Amino acid sequence: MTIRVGVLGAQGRMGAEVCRAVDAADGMEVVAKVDVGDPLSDIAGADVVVDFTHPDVVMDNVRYAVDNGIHCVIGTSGFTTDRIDTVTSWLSDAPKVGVLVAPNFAIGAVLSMRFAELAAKYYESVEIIELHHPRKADAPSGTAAHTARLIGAARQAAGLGSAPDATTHDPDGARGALVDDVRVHSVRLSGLIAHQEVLFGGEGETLTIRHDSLDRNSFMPGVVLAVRSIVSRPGLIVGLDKLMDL
Ligand SMILES: NC(=O)C1=CN([C@@H]2O[C@H](COP(=O)(O)OP(=O)(O)OC[C@H]3O[C@@H](n4cnc5c(N)ncnc54)[C@H](OP(=O)(O)O)[C@@H]3O)[C@@H](O)[C@H]2O)C=CC1
Ligand SMILES: O=C(O)C1=N[C@H](C(=O)O)C[C@H](O)C1
Repeated sequence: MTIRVGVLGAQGRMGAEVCRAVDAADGMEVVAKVDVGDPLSDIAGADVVVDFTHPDVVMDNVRYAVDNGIHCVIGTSGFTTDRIDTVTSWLSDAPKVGVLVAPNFAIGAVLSMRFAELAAKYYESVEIIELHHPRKADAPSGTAAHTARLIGAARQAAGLGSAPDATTHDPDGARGALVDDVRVHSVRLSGLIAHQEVLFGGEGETLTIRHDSLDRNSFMPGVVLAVRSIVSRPGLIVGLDKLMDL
């Protein structure tokens, strides 16, 4: 059976790439391309929607899809814990529907988040630097927020307190944002696509875990895997790692 895919944000940087990747993949085809101004009902004939739109609109899109029995693959950033809880509650009324939310679909990014989670309990200091193209709407990136959450949970489980930091005067916010007690610094620079460094520091050593997406095609194998998988995985999945043999 061919999986019918609706793409939300189809004219965007990611959406356009997704349309190409889905049409090139075996066993799936794009049946709807929806962008600003198009009615959401255009996705009515789809088995799966793939959403790469904007944090301000993605929840309405997911709601519509879940209410209409359409599985969702969500790449759009901005998925806080509250949003995850909200989607979970919607799914309790739609037990056959699957929703996958992935902060990052690039294989190396998924691996680097796992590596950071593993390393977290061994180092007293940790900071995240995420670097993106300047047309990105949100900061910090969804990937950085998710990485911070994983690190924060691992540090807490290991009984680690806050990282050492003598700063008492920072009127301009130079020390970055605190996400789950982890400092996150957001760089926006022409020429970049999507990059992240997680820096760990301990006694006489540092460890840097870096990932670079040099082209948006780096996200496509993950998106195609998610579309293929979600049709037989009801419920909510957070993170592409759950579909990989990690
Ligand atoms: N999980 C992952 O691996 C990745 C996630 N992302 C995330 O995906 C999202 C999109 O990124 P990107 O493609 O670079 O952004 P773009 O701005 O290039 O694309 C978003 C598209 O969605 C459109 N759009 C806005 N609102 C709606 C709506 N209500 N219905 C349908 N379409 C809409 C926009 O139109 P308009 O421009 O007119 O507003 C635009 O065409 C971001 O949140 C980004 O962080 C990006 C890369 C990888
Ligand atoms: O906007 C982007 O480009 C990206 N957004 C996602 C994020 O916020 O983490 C994933 C990737 O970093 C690219």
